[in-house]
Amino acid sequence: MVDLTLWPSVLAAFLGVLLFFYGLSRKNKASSSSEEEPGAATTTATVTDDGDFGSRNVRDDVIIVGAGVAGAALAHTLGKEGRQVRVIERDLTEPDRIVGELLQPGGYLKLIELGLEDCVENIDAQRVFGYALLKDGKATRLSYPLEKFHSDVSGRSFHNGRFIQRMREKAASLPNVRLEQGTVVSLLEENGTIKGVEYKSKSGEELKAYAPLTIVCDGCFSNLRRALCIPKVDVPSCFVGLVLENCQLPYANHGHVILADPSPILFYPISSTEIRCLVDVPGQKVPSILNGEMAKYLKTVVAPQVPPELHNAFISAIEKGNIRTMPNRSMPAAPHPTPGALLMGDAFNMRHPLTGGGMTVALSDIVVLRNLLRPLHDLNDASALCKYLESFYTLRKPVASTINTLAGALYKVFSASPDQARNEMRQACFDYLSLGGVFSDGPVSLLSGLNPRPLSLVCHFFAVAIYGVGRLLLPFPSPKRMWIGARLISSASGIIYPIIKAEGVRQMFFPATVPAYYRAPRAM
Ligand SMILES: Cc1cc2nc3c(=O)[nH]c(=O)nc-3n(C[C@H](O)[C@H](O)[C@H](O)COP(=O)(O)OP(=O)(O)OC[C@H]3O[C@@H](n4cnc5c(N)ncnc54)[C@H](O)[C@@H]3O)c2cc1C
Repeated sequence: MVDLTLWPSVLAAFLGVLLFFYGLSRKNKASSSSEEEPGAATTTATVTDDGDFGSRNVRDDVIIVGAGVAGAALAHTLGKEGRQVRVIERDLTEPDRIVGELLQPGGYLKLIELGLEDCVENIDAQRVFGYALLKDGKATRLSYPLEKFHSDVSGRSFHNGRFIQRMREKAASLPNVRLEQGTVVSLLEENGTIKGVEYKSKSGEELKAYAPLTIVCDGCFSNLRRALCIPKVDVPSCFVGLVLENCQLPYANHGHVILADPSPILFYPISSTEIRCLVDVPGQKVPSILNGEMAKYLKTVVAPQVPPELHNAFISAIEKGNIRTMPNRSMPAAPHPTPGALLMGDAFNMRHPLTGGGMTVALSDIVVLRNLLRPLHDLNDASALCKYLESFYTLRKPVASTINTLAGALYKVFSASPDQARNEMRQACFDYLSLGGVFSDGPVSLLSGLNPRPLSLVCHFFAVAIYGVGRLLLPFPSPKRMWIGARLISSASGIIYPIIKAEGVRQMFFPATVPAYYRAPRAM
C-alpha cells in the first residue's frame, strides 16, 4: 500500500525541481540579453511558419513593430508590466533625424510616469522653460506654468537619435524584452484577426512571428497602418532643418517661434552647442537642395526674417550644406478596431509638428494603454480584447485632441495670409499671448500638455477672436472694420471647426456619452 501521507512531500519535491529549472532558464535568458551590446539585434530561435516557437519555447505576449519613440517606450513599459515582448525594428543603429527633438513638459511628466525620465540624462539634453514668440521685431516670452511641479519638470530638447537609443537600451535591459533588427513586411491575418507579422531579418531571411497582440508603431510613413485605420493624411507643409552652431538664442533655454512670412520658423537648442532651426515651407514641394534653389530661398526669403543674433550662424549653416527636409503630416486617429492588433504613435495619429506635441501624445497614449492592459493577465481572447480596448480611443482624447487641435489651429493662425481678417487674427493672437497672466498661461499649458482640456482650448481660441474683433471696433467701429471683424470670427470658426470635427466632437467634449468609455476599469 502507498502511504498517502507521503504525497504532499512528493508533490512539493516535484514542484521544487520544476521551479529550479524554470529559475535557471530565466537566469540564462536574462544574462544572455544583458551581455549584448546596447541596441544591437538579438539572435532569436527561428519561428516556424505554423507558429511553433521553436527551441526557445517562449511565447510572446506582444509584438511591437518599430522601436522609435512610441515603440521603444512601449516595449519598456509592457516589459516592466511582466509581458513577454518582442520588438522588430528596421534599423537599430542611432537614428539621425530632424524630428522629435523637443519634448514638452507634459511629455516629460509622462516619461516620469513610465519610469523613463533617465533617458533624457547623459545625452546633453537641454532644459526648456517656455517659448519666445517673435513678430515684426517684437518679442514676447511665454513661460511654461511650472510652479506647481517638481523643480525637475520642464521641457527637454535633444538629439532625437540619442533619446531613442537610450530608450531602446533601457527596454532591451529587461530580460523579457527582445529587440531584433528586421523589417516587417505584412501583418498575418486569419479570419479577421491579426496573428502576428511577416518580416525580413537582418540577414534577409523571411520569417514569421506570432503573438496574441501586435502593436504597430512604424511611424509617420507607416506601410502597415492601412489595414488598421482609415489613413487620411494631409501634408500642409514641409520643415527644412538646419543646425546652427556658435550662437546664442535671444532667450536661453526657450523654444523660439518667428511669425514669419509665409509661415513660422522655429529655433530651439538640441545640445549645449547646437540650435535646431526648422523653416516651414507651405505646400508639399520644397525648393530643390541639389540645384541650389533651397540655399537661395533660405538666404533671400528666410534669412532677413531671422533674429540678428542668429543671422550669421544661419548663413553658415546654409553654406555648410547639411540641409534636411521632412513633410509635416497630419492625420486624425480613425482606427478600424481589429482583433489582435493596435496602432500607436505616428502610425496612428499625427498633427502638425509646429507645437512639438507628437512625442507627448505618443507617451500619453502609452500610459493609457498600460493602465488598460494592467488588469488583464491573458491577452489571448482577441475579440474580447479588441472590444475592451475600444475605450482606449476615448480615454486618450483629452490629451491627444487638445494637442492635435492646437497644433493645427496655431499653424493656420501663425501663417501669413493675403486675407486681412486672417492677418488680424494672427496679430490678435500675438497680442493676446503678450498680455501674460491667464492669457498666456492658459494656452501655454494646453500646448505643453500640462493641462490638456479641450474646452479650455476652444474658450481661448474664441477669446483671441473676440479680442481681435474688439480691437477692430474700438474706439470707433467703421463699416469696413465691422466687416473685417465678422470675417475674422468666421475665419476662426473655419479654422477650428474642421479640426474638431475630425477629432470627433463627442469623444472630445462628451467622452462619458461614448459606451466604450465604460469598458475601462473604474480606477481609470
Ligand atoms: C519635422 C518634424 C519635427 C518634429 N518635431 C517634434 C518635436 O520637436 N517634438 C515632438 O514631440 N514631436 C515632434 N515631431 C513628431 C514626432 O517626431 C513623432 O510624433 C514621433 O517621432 C512619433 O514616434 P513613432 O515611434 O510613432 O515614430 P518614429 O519615431 O518615427 O519611429 C518609427 C520606427 O519604426 C521603424 N520602422 C518603420 N517601418 C518599419 C517596418 N516596416 N518594420 C520595422 N520597423 C519599422 C523605424 O525605423 C522607426 O524606428 C516632429 C515631426 C516632424 C515631421
